[in-house]
Amino acid sequence: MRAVHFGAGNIGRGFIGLLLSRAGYEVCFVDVNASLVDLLRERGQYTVTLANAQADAELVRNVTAVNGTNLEQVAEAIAGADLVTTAVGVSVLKHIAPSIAQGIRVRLRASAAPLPVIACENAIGGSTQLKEQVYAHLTPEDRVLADGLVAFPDAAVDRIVPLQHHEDPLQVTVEPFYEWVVDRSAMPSGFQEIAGVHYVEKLEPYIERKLFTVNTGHCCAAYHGYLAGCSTIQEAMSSEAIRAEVASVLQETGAMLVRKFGFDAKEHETYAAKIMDRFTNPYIDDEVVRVGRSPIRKLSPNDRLVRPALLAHELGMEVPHLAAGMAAALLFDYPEDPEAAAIQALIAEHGIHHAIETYTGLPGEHPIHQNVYNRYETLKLTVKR
Ligand SMILES: NC(=O)C1=CN([C@@H]2O[C@H](COP(=O)(O)OP(=O)(O)OC[C@H]3O[C@@H](n4cnc5c(N)ncnc54)[C@H](O)[C@@H]3O)[C@@H](O)[C@H]2O)C=CC1
Ligand SMILES: O=P(O)(O)OC[C@H]1O[C@](O)(CO)[C@@H](O)[C@@H]1O
Repeated sequence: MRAVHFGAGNIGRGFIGLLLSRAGYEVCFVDVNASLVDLLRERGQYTVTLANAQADAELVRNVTAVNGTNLEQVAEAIAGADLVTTAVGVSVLKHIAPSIAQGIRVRLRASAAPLPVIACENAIGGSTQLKEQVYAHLTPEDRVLADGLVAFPDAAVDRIVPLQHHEDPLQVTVEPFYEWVVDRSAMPSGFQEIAGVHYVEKLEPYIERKLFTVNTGHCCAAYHGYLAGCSTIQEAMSSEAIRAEVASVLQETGAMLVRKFGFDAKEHETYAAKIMDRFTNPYIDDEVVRVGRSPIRKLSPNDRLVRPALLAHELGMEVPHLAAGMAAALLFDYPEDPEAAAIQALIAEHGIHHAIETYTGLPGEHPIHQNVYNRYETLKLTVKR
């Protein structure tokens, strides 16, 4: 079995590539980082180390790579694949869509076998978004053919993989926990299930629970940690005030999730507590600027801060801590992150109300907008850098 995986980065190598290889796939990574591609081709294997006391290691074999700029080779790989996956970042999906479309065009004429394409990104409906972008590059005739053969099941992926600092550029250290959930209802019939993947009939509760607990809590720890002068999530979580703030955020999203999906409140509490422990894993040094990266994406209406706040608001719940998380994101003045720099430039030019409205979509008269503004003004006075 052959899989083509876009993005040989932290999640690509440390999670998706590892699971696919374990499940018996030959994994062909597609990446635009030429040195990474050359090394993967040359060695055909790499090591994944667990962030635990024993530093358990596993050799991932049977891998190769092609450069994403070589459209012909990418198309050829897709034409012969049983599965396509991605972990490039949701904003990069539009850049890989043309080559996936070209691969699908070749494949539609070469094989009648069904092809699942699964985006493993931190987003609601990642594969659905990818499908729209890929279909924009197909003719109406090819779209009809693709409707019959190519499926885009949405997925939720959960494993913390920090930035890597190893002598060996292919080695990747990952937290022990992982969960890959895929919408079975969108998988092509007869597809052989991938070992290690949890298939569900309805993905929404899983993706929202994961995004609004792991990712909401994590980015709040990152933004508050950054403002307090911390460099890692572990350092931020060792501050009682930040830990309490993150726990309060998770109480707000948890109350909403329990109401919306009917989760058992006690079980959800256990789920959230486990996530708090994952944030404090002492064998990981996870930089706050990685976890807080791309604040415009994270502040967008369908992402981890605004969406759970709006869902809670619709249910009549107050969200002061989510509002504080949004305010902290707006204060994430990290010049090396282009989105953070753009936020600061917009605030400087047009003011904070304009920025809240632009990035969160919350109009000035919305109570959450007012709450974010109030928190922003208070938090601004506490910034330690
Ligand atoms: N790191 C983590 O703990 C987790 C990350 N994710 C999600 O996984 C995705 C990837 O994240 P990371 O692995 O952390 O990022 P990363 O930056 O380590 O990896 C992304 C890879 O994509 C490659 N890439 C960029 N543009 C490309 C293109 N046009 N064609 C092919 N490859 C391209 C990059 O060269 C890089 O190797 C993101 O959506 C992220 O939200 C999800 C769960 C956990
Ligand atoms: O990858 P993103 O969406 O920028 O956000 C980083 C998040 O992804 C994770 O790496 C894993 O879900 C978390 O560590 C963090 O919450």
